[in-house]
Amino acid sequence: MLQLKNLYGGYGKITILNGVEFEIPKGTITTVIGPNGAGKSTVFKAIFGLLNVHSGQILLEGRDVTGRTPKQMIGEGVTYVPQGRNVVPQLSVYHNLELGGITARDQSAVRARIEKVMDQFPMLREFRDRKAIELSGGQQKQLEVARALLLDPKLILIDEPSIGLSPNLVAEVFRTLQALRDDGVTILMVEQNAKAALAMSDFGIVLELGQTRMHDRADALLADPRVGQLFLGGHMEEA
Ligand SMILES: Nc1ncnc2c1ncn2[C@@H]1O[C@H](COP(=O)(O)OP(=O)(O)OP(=O)(O)O)[C@@H](O)[C@H]1O
Repeated sequence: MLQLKNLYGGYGKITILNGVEFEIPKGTITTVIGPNGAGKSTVFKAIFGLLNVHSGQILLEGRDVTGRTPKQMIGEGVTYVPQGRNVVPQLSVYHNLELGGITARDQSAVRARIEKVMDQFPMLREFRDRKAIELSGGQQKQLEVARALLLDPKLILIDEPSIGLSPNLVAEVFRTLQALRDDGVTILMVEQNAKAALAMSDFGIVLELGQTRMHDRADALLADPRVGQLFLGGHMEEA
């Protein structure tokens, strides 16, 4: 689905990505882990066209999409759920969903799609007229994921969905992502909550200093002592 080839990029003159390389297959969940400042969020911004790529390539289903704008990436079937709370707190759940489809030309198709995502997330139908701020943290994250589905993406980039959530809400959000994967959507996720995230993923990538240090099946990474070291805040070289 997605391939990064020797990707370099950063902010202004500062280079953060130093040759990132990985491939993720269709219909799978891949989690990117790594220490603070490793460049995890920066990789996502690069893929979604929010960052200047200095060199290297981003291929989506084999097509070169390097340097596309976010709008073009949405057109390519990619959506991005950034870190933090991104719902509009004072608007209703339904209105927040409508915002997810605001760029679509065919608004009747958007309304049909809202009905479909409310079937996928019955909680959203139940609370459709409530203000988003009145939902729990996990429910708000589900609303963000549902909103990201309104343009029928093939690939979702989701940055730290578990941040600030209690363990049971994290489990709920992860189950939502697994259900989407089972429907054929490809998910690339960044997580600080590395153990729980790898446990629900198919593949894992360890990023350090803007480079891919490891890339394997998630269960193999979970069993790797070097990854255990990383969870404790060490560097891969020391492990
Ligand atoms: N807008 C920006 N302008 C300049 N430098 C930035 C910007 N955003 C991030 N950086 C720098 O890029 C580096 C990588 O940041 P990034 O957010 O990608 O790391 P991360 O691996 O996602 O970290 P964390 O786990 O702490 O979220 C850091 O050194 C950070 O200070």
